[in-house]
Amino acid sequence: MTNVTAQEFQATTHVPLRPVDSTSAQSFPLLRLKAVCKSFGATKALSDVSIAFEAGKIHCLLGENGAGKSTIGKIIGGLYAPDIGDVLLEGQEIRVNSPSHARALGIAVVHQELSLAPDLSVRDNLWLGAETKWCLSRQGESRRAVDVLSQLGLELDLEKPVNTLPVGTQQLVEIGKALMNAPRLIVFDEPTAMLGAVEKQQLFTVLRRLRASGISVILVTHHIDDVMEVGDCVTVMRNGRCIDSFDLEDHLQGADVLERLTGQRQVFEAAHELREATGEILLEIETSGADSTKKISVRCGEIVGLYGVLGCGAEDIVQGLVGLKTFRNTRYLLGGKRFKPSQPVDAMRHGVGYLAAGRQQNGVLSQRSIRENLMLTQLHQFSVMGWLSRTSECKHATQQLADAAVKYGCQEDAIESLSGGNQQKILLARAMAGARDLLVLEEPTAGVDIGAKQQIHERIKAAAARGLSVVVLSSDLPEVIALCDTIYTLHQGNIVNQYEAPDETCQAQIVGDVLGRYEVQS
Ligand SMILES: Nc1ncnc2c1ncn2[C@@H]1O[C@H](COP(=O)(O)OP(=O)(O)OP(=O)(O)O)[C@@H](O)[C@H]1O
Repeated sequence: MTNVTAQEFQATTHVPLRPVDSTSAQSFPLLRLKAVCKSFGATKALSDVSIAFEAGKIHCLLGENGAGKSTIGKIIGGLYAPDIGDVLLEGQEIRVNSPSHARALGIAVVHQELSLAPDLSVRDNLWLGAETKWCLSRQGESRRAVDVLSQLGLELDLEKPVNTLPVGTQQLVEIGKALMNAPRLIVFDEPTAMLGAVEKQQLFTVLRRLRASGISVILVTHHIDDVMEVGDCVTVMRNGRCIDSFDLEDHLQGADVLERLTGQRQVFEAAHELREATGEILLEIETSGADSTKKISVRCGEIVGLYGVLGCGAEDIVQGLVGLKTFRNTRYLLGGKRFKPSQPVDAMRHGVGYLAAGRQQNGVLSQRSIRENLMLTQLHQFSVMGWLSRTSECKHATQQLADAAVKYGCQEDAIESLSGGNQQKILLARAMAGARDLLVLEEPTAGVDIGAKQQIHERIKAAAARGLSVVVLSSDLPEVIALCDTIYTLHQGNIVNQYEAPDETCQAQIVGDVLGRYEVQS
């Protein structure tokens, strides 16, 4: 991606950007929340929250799942109105009535859940909500769309429907949508949750460029590395309250920030335990390339990671394995027998549990309850002569929700009433419950907080210790290293290397592999 100066960036946007040192920006923060409260029924999502967001700063919001971070983004973005308290834009009290009102005020929000229209093209998605009163030619529309995509380091076919793109690319298109209206403030709600290392760096370059142009960025994230890399200041939230707010001075380390977040010196995940996977081979995946055939083997009790950048082919391998697609050049053997599921339910019947990336599009049934979402794939277990035993179903649901440490009020509440991280825990619990022999996980900890992430890793490791085979596809390299017994790296559809019992010392070579700077291991 080329480096673009603040002036060049400004030139690509329709509205002139406010310079960082304008008089009004000096006397007032760009946006201020003053004593804001917001409740949903009995749940107090925000209690007396006051925060100032300065122009030209990247302000990170940290906090555990359900702390209230997204609710702040939704109030700023006009989706919710505060019950009590004020929102001030450059010192003027405002009521943001709707997302379009927010856009008119120069506020954009990139929500955790993608808001793309799946069947529309990349260009139409970018322009959806960014329409101008001026008549723009198709060419003009395309030029602007290409400009915005190039700011994200993307070169895409504008006519392609977005549902044909990998989820990570869709997330970048979603960010492109926010840039279309040349906003003064952008809220990014966990934008890196599904981005690989390379795409993440592209995003950080964009964030730095936005900051240099005087734009305020609010970054909601669970990744301390993200905070340390691009953040200027941090607000820590807990149970709907701001408990700390501070500048990220140079001397602060990630561990110091974690300590202020959790209230204790964080114990980093235990070093990878060297476990020799000695079980029988359960799954074999053979991919034939132009001049060779490569094989991935997964033993009983082994956790195998597939790692690469977007479009590396790992997603295709997984989709073939769970019956979402068929590929001529990939063959699967499960328990020694040819395995070619025609659809996910077929894979499920063979004991394959699957967690898909893209919680909103591929995971939750948003209009259904917590119980229904969790038990969706398990109902056959509670059916007696065609009748469903609701008592038994509820009992199991209670147990599984407790095991997954989900924070919820009542099983019959809509899943949408839960925070993103808690929804993710439910989807993971559902996949684990359906996995008799094999568990296939895409982005297992997207959006979950630091403590919960560690718990999820422990649960996956415990399931493997009981003999379950696990295939993990994650864009979070430290996660793949911490979790997996074996990692296969992929580049442009080819399996490049295999790492047994990987540790941090492999990191540089793994990154080299996935960027195409690899030497095949002997
Ligand atoms: N529409 C809603 N209806 C009912 N409760 C809600 C709704 N939206 C949020 N909540 C509740 O408000 C609280 C704060 O949720 P919020 O989504 O802001 O948390 P968060 O800090 O963003 O969490 P996460 O990191 O998991 O995304 C949670 O208890 C959540 O269940």
